[in-house]
Amino acid sequence: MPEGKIIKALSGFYYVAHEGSITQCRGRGVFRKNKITPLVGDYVVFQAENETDGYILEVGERKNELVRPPIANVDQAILVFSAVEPDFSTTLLDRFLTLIEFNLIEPIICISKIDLIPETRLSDIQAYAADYEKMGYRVIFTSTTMQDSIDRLWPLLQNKVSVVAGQSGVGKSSLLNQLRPELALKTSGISSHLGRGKHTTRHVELIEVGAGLVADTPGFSSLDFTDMGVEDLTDCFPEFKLRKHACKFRGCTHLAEPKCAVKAAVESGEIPSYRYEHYTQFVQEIRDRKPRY
Ligand SMILES: Nc1nc2c(ncn2[C@@H]2O[C@H](COP(=O)(O)OP(=O)(O)OP(=O)(O)O)[C@@H](O)[C@H]2O)c(=O)[nH]1
Ligand SMILES: [Zn+2]
Repeated sequence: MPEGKIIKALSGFYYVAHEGSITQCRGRGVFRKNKITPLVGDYVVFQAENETDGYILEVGERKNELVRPPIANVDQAILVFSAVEPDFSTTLLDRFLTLIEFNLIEPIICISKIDLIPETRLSDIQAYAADYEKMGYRVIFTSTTMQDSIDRLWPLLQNKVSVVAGQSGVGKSSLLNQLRPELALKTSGISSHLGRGKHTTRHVELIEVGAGLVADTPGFSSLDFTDMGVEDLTDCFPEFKLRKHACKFRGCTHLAEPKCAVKAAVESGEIPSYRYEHYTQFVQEIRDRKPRY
C-alpha cells in the first residue's frame, strides 16, 4: 500500500501527496470509531481506488500535534517578532519559545520590520539577537523591503514542515506572501477583495516553498502553559538544560536549591537575567493554574 502525507483537509476529504501526485482520500469508518481524526501533516497509508481517489487506511504515529491550526508533525516554527510596531518583547518571545520547545518544534527567530528600526534602538535589538544566538537559536532579520532576507530563510525550510507564529501585526502574512507571492494573503495594510480574508480561512494547507512545506495559517494562537509542569519547563530553556547536570541536586528547578549551576550562570551574566525572570514568572503561572478535573 502506498504511503503519503496529508497536505490539505477540506470538507471531509484529505489530500494525500505521494511521489509527486495528490490523491483525494476519505478516512475509513474505523477512524471515527477509534476517535482518530487524520490531520494535515500526518503520514498515512492509503489505498488508491483509481488515479485520483482513495481511502486512508492507517495514520502513522505523530511527533507532535497542534490544535490551532490543526496540524501534525511540525518540524519548525518561524517565530516572527517585529523590531518595532509592535515593539520587540523578550517576555513574549520567551513565552513562544517555551511552548515551541515543549512541542518538540525547532524555532527560527525572525526579527521583522527591520527597515523601521530607529537608529537608537538598533544596538538593543542586535544585543538581544546575540543573546538568543548564544542560547543556540537561529536568528534572522527580515523586512518586506529586502528580498535578501527572504532568500536567507528559503534554504532553512528545506525538507521541513514549518508553521509561522507570532503576535498580531508583526508581519506573518507579509512574510508568507513574500515566500509565496501567489498566495496573496490579506495583510492589515492592504485591503484586497481578491485576497482571502485572514479570519475566514477554515482549512489548513501545507504549501510548497522550495523544497519544504509551510502551513498557510499561522499557529500558536493560545499561549498558556496548559499540560506543562514545572519539570517540563526547565527543559524548555536550552541554556538551563545545558547546565542542569552541574546543579548539585538532580531535578533541580533552579529556584531555591543551593549550588545551582543555572543561578550561578545568571549571577555571572552568562545567562541574561531577563531569561531567568521569565522562567520564574512562568513557574509561578504554572503553580497558580487552577487544577483541571
Ligand atoms: N515597514 C514594514 N512594514 C511591514 C513589514 N512587514 C509587515 N509590515 C506591515 O505590518 C502590518 C501587519 O502585517 P501583517 O503581515 O498583516 O501581520 P500579521 O502578523 O499577519 O498580522 P495578523 O494577521 O493580525 O496576525 C501591515 O501593514 C504590513 O504591511 C516590514 O518588513 N516592514
Ligand atoms: Zn539548578
